[in-house]
Amino acid sequence: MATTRHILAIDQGTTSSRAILFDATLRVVATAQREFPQHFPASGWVEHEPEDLWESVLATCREAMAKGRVSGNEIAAIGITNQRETTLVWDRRTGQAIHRAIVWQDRRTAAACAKLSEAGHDSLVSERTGLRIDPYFSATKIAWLLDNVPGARKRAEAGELAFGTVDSFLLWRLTGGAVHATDATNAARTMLFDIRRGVWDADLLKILDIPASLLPEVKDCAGLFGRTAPEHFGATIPVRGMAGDQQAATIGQACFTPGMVKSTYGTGCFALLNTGSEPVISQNRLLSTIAYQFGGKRSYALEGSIFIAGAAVQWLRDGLGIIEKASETGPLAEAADPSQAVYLVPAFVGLGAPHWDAEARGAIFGLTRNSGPREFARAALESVCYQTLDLLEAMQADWPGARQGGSVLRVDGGMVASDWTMQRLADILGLPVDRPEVLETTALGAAYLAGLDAGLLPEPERFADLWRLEHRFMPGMAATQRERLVKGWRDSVRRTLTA
Ligand SMILES: Nc1ncnc2c1ncn2[C@@H]1O[C@H](COP(=O)(O)OP(=O)(O)O)[C@@H](O)[C@H]1O
Ligand SMILES: O=P(O)(O)OC[C@H](O)CO
Repeated sequence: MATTRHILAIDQGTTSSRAILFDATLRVVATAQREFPQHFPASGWVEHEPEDLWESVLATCREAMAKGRVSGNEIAAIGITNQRETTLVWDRRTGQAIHRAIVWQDRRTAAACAKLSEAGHDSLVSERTGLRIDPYFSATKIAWLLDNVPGARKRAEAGELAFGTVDSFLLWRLTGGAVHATDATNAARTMLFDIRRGVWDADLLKILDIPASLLPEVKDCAGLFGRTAPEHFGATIPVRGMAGDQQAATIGQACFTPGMVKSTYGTGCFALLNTGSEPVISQNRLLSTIAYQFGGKRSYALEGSIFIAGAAVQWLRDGLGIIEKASETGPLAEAADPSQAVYLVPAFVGLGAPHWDAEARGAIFGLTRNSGPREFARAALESVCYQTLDLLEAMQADWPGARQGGSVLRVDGGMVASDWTMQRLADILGLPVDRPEVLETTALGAAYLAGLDAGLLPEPERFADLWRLEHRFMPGMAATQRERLVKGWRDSVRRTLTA
């Protein structure tokens, strides 16, 4: 007899799409993953082909269902989680995007952002959205599309076009164009959303000249978003959960208590500290954002966003060709010459928190005639550890609660497979680093949201009891060595910054 007690999580990330099928106890039944091409049409520009996003999602969902021998009518709910900020605009009639997706890493709107700052809008943006004016967020990407795709502005004003982050675009496609919605966490990343009142901000829309008719409806993270058109999975499945990937990871890591912090190491690295029911406006160049919204009630987080983490490992593989697989970096780093102080500042697309230097570009310091692939690998992995330290220090300076709850760091994402990196992270931070049993934390968070709304899973407090530790990495480095290494990193960053 068919049961409908499975949950399908869609995790649409920057470099790949994943579908993970869970049973009703959140045990993984089957997974599928597909990478898709990255497009770099100009220096600092990053684009995705919208059909690649859609087709890879559809294919991975079908593959996971086939592997798990689960049919559409055995799936109780779908949860969607996604790379955030990445911006799509599509035609409401055909569902076709008017341009490639402009990816969160894309810096093409740096000059537009500088103009907004010069016009004196910094404090308005920070007070309303919790963000800072930066090309990272969707707002200036939308404006760029309206100004640069022929006819787009006219069509937008006529109500013919829809904007969405990737979650919205997928929901539109999954529901056969029936639903144009997003959730509060994704909306919070657009630089157009008032995170206190939970509404699109009319003043910001006016400043950026973005018609409100483009925007999706904003919902809770757990709730009925819509139902899939039957042609996709042979059944109409309700979509009941949605959150940006870093917020989904925060949920999957069960960081529901103020003071708890998680850091996810994928293409970039994102640390989120739960600050409870009030947003904390950072004095140390962090972001304030919505962590989750249930029953119309928002919880907030301080976020540190690093643009390049695993992407530095990809650069070693695809750019320099010194490794074939990401997993080779740990053993190479282990064998690196301890007497060489080689630092990589991976500002390939500028630097994010806490520096926010859109014009900076990557640099390597401390090379000698003996430097080679081992030292490059160590420098790439260590750059992720140093950047995390910079974020956690900023969090502690911003919010006293960070010092109490933040005595341990929960980690997840593709890079945490590297034991060497996790040990180095604990050493550099001087903090224990906890790696959970389930590393697909992002998908787990999305599945939890969908399962919660479907009535299959318990309230957050009880879900938090199910979190399981796989390994705790304890700090072991001598303080003098740590201080020397951190000083070298800070000198390197100083020499890389443009202002
Ligand atoms: N063993 C490893 N050591 C170091 N880096 C790794 C390892 N395994 C994966 N990575 C890196 O992790 C990233 C993939 O993580 P993932 O969470 O899948 O990213 P995303 O969701 O951003 O696509 C890649 O950039 C890859 O280079
Ligand atoms: O695709 P990821 O996992 O690197 O996450 C991307 C972030 O959501 C960008 O803000």
